[in-house]
Amino acid sequence: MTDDATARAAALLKDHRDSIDRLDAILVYTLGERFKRTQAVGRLKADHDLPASDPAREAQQIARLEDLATQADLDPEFAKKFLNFIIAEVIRHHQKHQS
Ligand SMILES: C=C(O[C@@H]1C=C(C(=O)O)C=C[C@H]1O)C(=O)O
Repeated sequence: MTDDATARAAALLKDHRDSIDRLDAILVYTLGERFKRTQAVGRLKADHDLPASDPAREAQQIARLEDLATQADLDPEFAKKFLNFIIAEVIRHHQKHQS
């Protein structure tokens, strides 16, 4: 490869990585905001003796996210695993509020 092609590849790689870093920041801030909301839900549930988990709501969210993922060219199985992972953590937080 020529020096020129190598320099162009390096510039392109940097551009992709800068974008990835910005997207990672969006993900982290988005998750932070989501957990703030779910913590509030957890306190509400503990105050009113409501169960930590709501499987019917979760099933709706998973179905919705699988649809969104397909539209967004994201593997729906991955989207489902990702949401289940987050929800499991939320339920763990809710259980802490209740103990
Ligand atoms: C946040 C809630 O609690 C749990 C966590 C959920 C979530 O992280 O989206 C969804 C359903 C519940 O199992 C809720 O009931 O809305």
